[in-house]
Amino acid sequence: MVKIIMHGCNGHMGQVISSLVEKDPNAQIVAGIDIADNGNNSYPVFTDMEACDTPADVLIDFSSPKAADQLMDYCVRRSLPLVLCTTGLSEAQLAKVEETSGRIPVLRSANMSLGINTLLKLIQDAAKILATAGFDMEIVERHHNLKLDAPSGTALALADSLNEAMDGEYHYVYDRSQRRELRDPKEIGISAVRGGTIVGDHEVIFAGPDEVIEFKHTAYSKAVFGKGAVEAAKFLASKPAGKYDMSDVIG
Ligand SMILES: NC(=O)C1=CN([C@@H]2O[C@H](COP(=O)(O)OP(=O)(O)OC[C@H]3O[C@@H](n4cnc5c(N)ncnc54)[C@H](OP(=O)(O)O)[C@@H]3O)[C@@H](O)[C@H]2O)C=CC1
Ligand SMILES: O=C(O)C1=N[C@H](C(=O)O)C[C@H](O)C1
Repeated sequence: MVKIIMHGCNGHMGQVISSLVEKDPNAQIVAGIDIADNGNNSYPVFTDMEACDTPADVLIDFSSPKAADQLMDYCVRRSLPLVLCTTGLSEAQLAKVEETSGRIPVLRSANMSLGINTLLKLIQDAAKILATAGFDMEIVERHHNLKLDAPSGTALALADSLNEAMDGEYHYVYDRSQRRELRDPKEIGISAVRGGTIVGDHEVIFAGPDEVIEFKHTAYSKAVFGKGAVEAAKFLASKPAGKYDMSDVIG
């Protein structure tokens, strides 16, 4: 039985994970941490992270970048493996993730779904053939109107995957509104759409002369992220310090 602390327990993803774990005989949420205790959870909720000393095997985080620094220090202090799912971290915070993973196991992934983690691999083969042949690469993401960060963490991960396949030769362009110049062949354009209740769509577009290839992932429910996060927590609970991602879980 894996004992989980849920950080951001009152949020959309915190609630998805609470429902999934309730039906899982091999996992249990032993405590939650959030800004407020709305009294809706079946486990104790701490509004002060430092006050939460409940014994646990792993912490899952779906909250806010504002909490990330304190959260990493807390997990190190408690030697608690960390499944870090919050997106929109700063460069300094990403550097802190590296440093933290030298001391405890940290699994960071901008997208916990099987589909996106498969796509991250597939597009590398496509890029090697198509970008080498001169195709332009663009990413379009669409999310609900409550999303705070843009572009999505997944869009950035997809761009990083393309760029890695192309030996890091590309740079990212997020906004062309002030530009009056031709598209640089070595750019990856990333565009964000926000509206309604869209769970999360990502398109990777390879546009060449007279032909276009598109890869598209659509999440129809936040459960795809929740399931991946619970699997990641079970995986990470017994691992040594180090940096992990969903490819370690999915294989
Ligand atoms: N890796 C992945 O697969 C996925 C990642 N995400 C990411 O996870 C994060 C959360 O998403 P989601 O659940 O939809 O967001 P929500 O806003 O619904 O939930 C976030 C929760 O964290 C709380 N919170 C905010 N700031 C703090 C803080 N400083 N300390 C503790 N708790 C805090 C919020 O409280 P309050 O409402 O009072 O602000 C809220 O209860 C986002 O960064 C999102 O991009 C989302 C889906 C999938
Ligand atoms: O905020 C969300 O909702 C999501 N965020 C993640 C991201 O920024 O990529 C993953 C998913 O697309 C949903």
